[in-house]
Amino acid sequence: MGVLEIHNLHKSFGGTHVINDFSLDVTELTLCCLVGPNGAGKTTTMDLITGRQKPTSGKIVLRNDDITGLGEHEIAQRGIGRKFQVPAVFRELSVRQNFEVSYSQEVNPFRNMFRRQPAGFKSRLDEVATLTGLKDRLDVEAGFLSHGETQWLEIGMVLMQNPAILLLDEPVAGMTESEIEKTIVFLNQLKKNHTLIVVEHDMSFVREIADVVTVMHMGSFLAQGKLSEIENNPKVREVYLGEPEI
Ligand SMILES: Nc1ncnc2c1ncn2[C@@H]1O[C@H](COP(=O)(O)OP(=O)(O)OP(=O)(O)O)[C@@H](O)[C@H]1O
Repeated sequence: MGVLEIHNLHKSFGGTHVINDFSLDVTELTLCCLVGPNGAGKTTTMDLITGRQKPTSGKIVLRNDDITGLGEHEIAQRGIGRKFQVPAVFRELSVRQNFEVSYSQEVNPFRNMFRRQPAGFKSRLDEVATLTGLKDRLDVEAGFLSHGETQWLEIGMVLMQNPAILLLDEPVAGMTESEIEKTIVFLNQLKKNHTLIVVEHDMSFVREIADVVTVMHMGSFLAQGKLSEIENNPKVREVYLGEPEI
């Protein structure tokens, strides 16, 4: 039984079926990469898991808890955190203040700044700042961070809430080679304590991080396995036909 179970998920917009009977079991403390050609339905699946979109039918279960159709905020509170491709940090606040805002879930960052630090904040901050490699950058304004550091900050902000599952949309898009290398180390570290689902196109990155790869095609489940199995799967090769390699 997985920490997250998706059963026979369907989503249609108007008359168009975008997600078609998609099922998936995500095992605790694994990193699952969700791949597939453009338009396969990866982002929509992430939207359905996090409550950004409501499924037309099907069921989503988080640790025996049916979360199907709940609102985005409620699903986040139950332990599913998401980092989007475009960073959404408070650029005028320091790295530390950004972490603080996400820890307390106070929506007004300025109200937060004048309150006493919530219990447990310091140890969580220490843990997350070390994990994200931002320990020496805590007093820097977020607007001055590099692109890679900004992405790590945002992942760290989601981690401050200690989610059971962390969803990442193309986490290394736009990063330099050395930033990608650091992210590989960081994610491999992270999966010791967290379950992750990562939407990713870059197969060389997938190779370095994935425990399991799930391939979607036209809104449906196509294949699942280790990357080496996926790469040799004839059905997968067929949908990626025209691309030199997956
Ligand atoms: N709000 C919407 N209304 C209508 N169609 C939509 C909507 N959102 C997504 N789609 C369609 O659903 C299909 C799946 O889109 P989705 O963005 O989930 O794919 P994806 O696998 O994430 O693609 P990419 O890799 O290009 O980001 C596409 O054909 C897209 O045009």
